[in-house]
Amino acid sequence: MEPEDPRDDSFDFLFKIILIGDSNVGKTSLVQSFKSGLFSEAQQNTIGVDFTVRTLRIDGRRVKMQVWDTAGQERFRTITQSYYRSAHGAMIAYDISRRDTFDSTLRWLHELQRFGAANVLTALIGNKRDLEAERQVPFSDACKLAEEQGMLAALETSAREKRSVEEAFVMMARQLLQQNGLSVTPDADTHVLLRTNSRAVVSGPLLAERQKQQPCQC
Ligand SMILES: Nc1nc2c(ncn2[C@@H]2O[C@H](COP(=O)(O)OP(=O)(O)OP(=O)(O)O)[C@@H](O)[C@H]2O)c(=O)[nH]1
Repeated sequence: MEPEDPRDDSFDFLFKIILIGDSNVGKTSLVQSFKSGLFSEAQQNTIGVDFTVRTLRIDGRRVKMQVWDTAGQERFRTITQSYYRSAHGAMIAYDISRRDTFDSTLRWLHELQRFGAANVLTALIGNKRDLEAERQVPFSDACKLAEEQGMLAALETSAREKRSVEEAFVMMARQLLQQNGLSVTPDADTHVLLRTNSRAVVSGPLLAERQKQQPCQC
């Protein structure tokens, strides 16, 4: 991936990505990490929906990522659902140290299928990977679910340690570019994904090529 110019507001592609999942799994923290690299231990709960933008440069194309961070709390459900329709991609997040948040992901996916576009791209994100000692969700469970549900990938992140956050968004952007008929060259940064706790489960040409180079560790 090439460096981005923060002063440049023009873009070639605009992708809308929505983050959904239970409250306190770290959705806002992931977005903040992606946007500014910052992390707060005392992150406030999201009220309704927040909106962030960052433009990536991928293979010379300016890809504007419009990220919608939704509230996980039940009382905001009606508001957040109204944002599903326009999303090109969705990250369904859970906390690897809280099994109940993983168990909810299927319900989030069903909601997305009900209110979102038919071809919305989905990825399963297990956040708080730094809490390994408190892990309640084996990565293999996430791989299985992602595979069964036809998601792009299952991957584990840590917003606190800035691990795999950038890669998660870049992976979505690259796949969306591919879905728009654009060829995307393999990216050295994104290869890291398949060496850490991440697994591509869709067999696009690029992903198949990557899997040959970096076998899945599930
Ligand atoms: N250890 C650890 N804590 C994290 C991580 N990401 C977020 N947190 C913490 O988890 C708590 C909840 O984070 P948020 O980002 O507000 O969670 P959310 O999913 O946006 O919550 P809602 O806005 O209520 O939907 C905060 O105290 C964060 O500091 C992480 O990667 N590791």
